[in-house]
Amino acid sequence: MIFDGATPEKSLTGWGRRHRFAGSKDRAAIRDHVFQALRCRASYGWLGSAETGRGVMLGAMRAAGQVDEMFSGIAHAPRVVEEGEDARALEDADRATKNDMPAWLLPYFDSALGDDSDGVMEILKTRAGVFLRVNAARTDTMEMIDVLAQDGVTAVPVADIKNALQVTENERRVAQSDAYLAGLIELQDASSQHAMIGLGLTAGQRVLDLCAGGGGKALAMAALGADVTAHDIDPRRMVDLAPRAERAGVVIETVSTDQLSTLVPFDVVLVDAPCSGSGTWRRTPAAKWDLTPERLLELTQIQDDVLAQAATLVGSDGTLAYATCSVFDVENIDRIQDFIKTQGDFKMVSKTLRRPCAGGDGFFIAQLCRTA
Ligand SMILES: C[S@@+](CC[C@H](N)C(=O)[O-])C[C@H]1O[C@@H](n2cnc3c(N)ncnc32)[C@H](O)[C@@H]1O
Repeated sequence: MIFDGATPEKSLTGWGRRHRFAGSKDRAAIRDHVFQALRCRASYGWLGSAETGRGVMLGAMRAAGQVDEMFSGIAHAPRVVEEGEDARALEDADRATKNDMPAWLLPYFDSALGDDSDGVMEILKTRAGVFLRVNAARTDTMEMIDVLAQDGVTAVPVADIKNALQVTENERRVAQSDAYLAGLIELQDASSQHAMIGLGLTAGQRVLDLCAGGGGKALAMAALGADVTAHDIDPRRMVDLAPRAERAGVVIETVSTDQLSTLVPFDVVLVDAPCSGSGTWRRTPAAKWDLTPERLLELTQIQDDVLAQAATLVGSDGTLAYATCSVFDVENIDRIQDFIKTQGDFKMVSKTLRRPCAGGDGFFIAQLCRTA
């Protein structure tokens, strides 16, 4: 089903409903298998002789050295390996298959990451870490480690990011923990937290989060003391923002597109642009197989449009920050260069690309100001 285009989340929820005997631990284990199979769909398919559900799972078991044990044909186990399903070595596969990436995307990784390209794609085959942002206005990061431990969650500080914790045990318990329900922590990737701190916001600065979505960045900026206004072209995406802000003890006004012109100028406008999400494909592995050249082009056009809109909303001494969770130049530096060429009166003052790694997702952010 998923290989035919059904979304993994919906398919897994549907499976859980149809198989009530499966408890929460079984469902979580199945989810992990499905997501790992999606991350490694091509290489597992190669190892299992076919890019089908059976072939990919056979390849997964071959990679884990558990074929005889799992493909035993006994009771509910899959039937034994048949003719035509012989093992083959991954060394004999092409580069795209080895890297579990659609072949057309390889040049995008190569041009952005050079010699690190294969290493980054290798990382995208693994599970991402879980990170928390501690609400520093209401609690202390070290104290939060003890509070989470009482709910069975183990977390450790993140070296270069103030108020960030990485969950090292029982991440599934976070969303039910007292600390989470009381708004003392938020789930937020380390790279996003790093980028928001890097904006250097000062208390009371008027900030517009132009593409606010669920409000992760808006909440982080409000926690840093900024006076945040949130907007999204699709207001339904912001429905969780008010309860999340209330839980965190901050005020974030959400506004419609029509209201924006009455609120200008802002000191800072953040464009957290819709993108391919290539830096986060560990978390959403189906997305790398679903992306098409046409959709990537469409995204770059949306990115140009949002940047142009943002330029009309930022004050003359203000900062325009452009961010994506993609590593591709075509969604990052190329967009900034085209914007500067078209607008004429902006210059880039900084840019940072964090690559997907053990310490967080891939994330790009550039800050611009006006030249005159
Ligand atoms: C990357 S997501 C935002 C994630 C969010 N900032 C967060 O931290 O959770 C991009 C958002 O941009 C919104 N969007 C797309 N086109 C837009 C436009 N032209 N103007 C404003 N928002 C737009 C989408 O609806 C989506 O919610």
